[in-house]
This record gives sequence, C-alpha cells and structure tokens, in this order.
Amino acid sequence: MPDVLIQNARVLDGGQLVPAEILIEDGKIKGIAKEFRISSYDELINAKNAVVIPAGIDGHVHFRDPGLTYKEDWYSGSCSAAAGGITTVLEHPNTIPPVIDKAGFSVKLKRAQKRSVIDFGINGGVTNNIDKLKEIWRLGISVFGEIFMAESTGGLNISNNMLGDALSEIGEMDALACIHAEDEALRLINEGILKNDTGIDVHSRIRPNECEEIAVHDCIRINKEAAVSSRLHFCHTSTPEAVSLIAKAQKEFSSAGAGNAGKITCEVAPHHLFLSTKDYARLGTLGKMNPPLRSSDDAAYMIRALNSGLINAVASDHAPHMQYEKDVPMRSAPSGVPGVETLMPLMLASVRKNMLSLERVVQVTSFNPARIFGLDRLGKGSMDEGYDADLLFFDPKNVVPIQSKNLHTRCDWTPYEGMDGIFPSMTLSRGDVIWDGYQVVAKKGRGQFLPGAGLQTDEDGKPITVFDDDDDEE
Ligand SMILES: NC(=O)N[C@@H](CC(=O)O)C(=O)O
Ligand SMILES: [Zn+2]
Ligand SMILES: [Zn+2]
Repeated sequence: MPDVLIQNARVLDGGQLVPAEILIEDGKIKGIAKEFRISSYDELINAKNAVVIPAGIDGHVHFRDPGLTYKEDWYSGSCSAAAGGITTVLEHPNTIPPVIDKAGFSVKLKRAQKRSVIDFGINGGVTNNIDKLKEIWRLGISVFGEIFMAESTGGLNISNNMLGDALSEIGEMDALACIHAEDEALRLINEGILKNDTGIDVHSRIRPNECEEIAVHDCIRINKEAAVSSRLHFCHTSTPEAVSLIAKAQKEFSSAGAGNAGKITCEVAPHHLFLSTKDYARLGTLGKMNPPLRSSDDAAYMIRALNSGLINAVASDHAPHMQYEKDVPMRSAPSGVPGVETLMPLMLASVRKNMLSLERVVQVTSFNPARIFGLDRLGKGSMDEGYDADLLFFDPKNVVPIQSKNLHTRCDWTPYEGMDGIFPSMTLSRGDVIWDGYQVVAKKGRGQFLPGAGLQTDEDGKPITVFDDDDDEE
C-alpha cells in the first residue's frame, strides 16, 4: 500500500504543466499519473491545484554550527531551508572548529544529526591540512571546499602553490574541488590603494571583476598543471569574465573526451542575479559579500548565462551575520548575506516575470546540483520513480513581498526586503510534510546525513566515523 497519494497537483511534462497525481512509497516516488484510481493509502494530500516540482538542493550554505550558533544553527538553518522549499543542503567548512580533520568533521556531523530537519552533506575544508584530505574523504565529506583562494569569513584561504598540491590530491581521489575564486594578491593591492576611499561601493572596487577573472584563470591553469587534475566546481561566480573562462575550459574538456579529470562546472548565487551595485544605496553594509555585488549589466548577463546553460546551478551561499555585526563601517563589516529561504521564492518569482522558464529553474536548483555534487546516487534531484519524494508545492500566482520577519533564519534581516517571492505552500522531504505553508512541522533531527562517495565502511557496512565522546553543546 502506498504511504501517500497526492491529488490535484500540476507537474511539468515536456515543459508544460499538466494535472497529475503522485504516489509515494517508503519516502520515494512510486509513480506520477493523471489518475491512479486507488482507494487505499495511509495519507491523502490535496494539492489544491498547486504546481509540484522537485524541492531545491542548495549546494552552498553556511549554518555556523558549531561555533557561531547565535548567527544560525543546524535547526534554525534547516527550518529556514524547509520553509523556502529546500530539502537538501551542502554545508561549508568555515565553522569553529572548521571541518579540516576528523575532529572537526565529527563535531559537525553530530550537531547536524541532532538538529537538522532536512538531509545534508558536509563539505571538507582545504587549508594547511593536505595530509588530512584522504582521511576526511573516507569519513564521508561530500566535496572539498569551498577552497578559498582569497580571504573571506573564517580565514581558510590558501596560496596558489598549496592549491596545486590540494587539487592533485583531490584529483587522485576523483573527488570534486569547489573553488571560491578571487585573487588575493590583487585584493591586497586594491585594499592599499583604496585605503582612504569611503565610497559606498568600495568593497566592489577592492574585489573587482578582474579579481575573479584572475583567480578562475589561475585555478584552471594550476589544475591542468597538477600531477592529477581534479574536477572543478566554481562557487558563486559573479562576472561575465569568469563565466567565459569557465565556458572555454568546459569546451576544451568536452572535446578532450573520456574521464572526469578537468571537468568544470559553476554556480551563481541569487544576490548576483537579483541585486547589483545599485543596491548599495539601500543596503549599505548589508550588501557586502564575497565576491561582491557587480553592475546591473553583469547581473543581467548572469541571468542570460544561467538560461543559456553556461552556468549550471544556483546556490544561495547562505552566510548569516547579525544586523548589529553589519552595523559598522563598510571595511570592518563581515561579508555575507542570508539566502537559503529566499532562493526558491526568488527563482519562482523570476519565472512569473519570464526571466527563466520553470523547467530551467528545476534544472539549476535540483537536477544539476544533484549530479554535480554526486547526490543523485543517493536518490536526490529528480521526480522519477525511485527517487526521494522531496517536493516543493507552490501557487504561481501567489507573489508576495519578501519580509525578514517571516523568515526562519536566526539572521535578523534579508537583502531582499520588499522584493517579490513565491514561497512554497508545502515542502515534503522523503514523503514527510516538513513545511505546511504556515509552520515547520518536522521533527528536529529527522534529517539524514548524505555521505560522499569516498565514505569507507567497516565489514558490516557501517561508516567508520567515530564520534568524540566529549559534550560539545553551546
Ligand atoms: N560569501 C561571503 O561573503 N561569506 C561567506 C564565506 C564565503 O562564501 O566566502 C561566510 O561564510 O560568511
Ligand atoms: Zn565563498
Ligand atoms: Zn560560501
């Protein structure tokens, strides 16, 4: 007997929305049809004509747990994701302690298992820990990175020399290296030159387009020269220059033929699609993030590149800092903006404005991230039979202004205040309703760990992860 029958839904079929029913068994999609004509099931969900798409996979969040849980923790962050239609996240390593060794990994895994309401992967940091990369890969980290080529929150940045050694090591494991591409040398020079500049957009001029362009160029070259090239994924790309370099390298890769080494993908963050340097006047330091806001022409280019397939995925780079921490001069303000709960609403509102098709939104928020980050092998990123029933329900007409007071993150502001969003009327994770349109109805800790491909198990198939026994509650 199926667990759940969803009636009166609309789903995408060849680019069109068609009426459908969805059957779920053991938390997985059992089938989608116009009508099933069955009468026995455990639970009936009336979708009331909502559109149902795969829930979002956000490959780039910072949930600050352990270490800075006043900004976010695994519960608040995952609730925020659920309310925004995201059911899977990959969480980045710049926490305190950072995930750069077994101890850091174990603390984070334990926290997440106790608190997360959605499924999650944990990324492994790369700094002066090259001798530890194999170990954290075997413990089940999802991917390596973000690897910081320039200074950003958490101070995990590495030199280009070390990057070469790291990429070689990562390539040898056939893992994925996720890159934060900004050139540290140029950033430092600009910081000196613009020392006394008090312009509102100074952060964007300290880290100009060229800063990203140089880093992407160098990273691709360093990877080519490495003893073993790695698969590369560029995080939060923000400039036409970077996207063009990546497109060229992608082309070279596909003409080179078989194998994974050297394969390159990239993502864009919503703030580089929907905000620009024009928003500094409204946002001040709330508009400070790395890489920084770009011109409105660049943002328009990024939307086109997302449409045309040059950019493969959207990820929020959810990086919460509290308003009082941001309420300081531009230079001392921390970099980062929250975004996990507004990613899908902004994307869905952009469909209504004909900026993107719904089909493309599904590709870049679910199908592609699942494949880039190796989550499809764990049942993520499709509504085909056998995949996890991770579903987002929405009413395409229900456009509302985004308001910080309605969001579930601990972060007490949003850079999208007043902008249009289409929020989910319901979110399902593995067939469970976790967001009912009004509140998060999921049990704390129901989220499952999604181990990376390197996970080593013992003879009984159990992960080798060993927890530290000490209590690390904050
Ligand atoms: N994007 C940011 O400006 N900040 C991120 C780190 C990062 O992704 O660089 C953070 O963790 O605060
Ligand atoms: Zn980054
Ligand atoms: Zn980040």
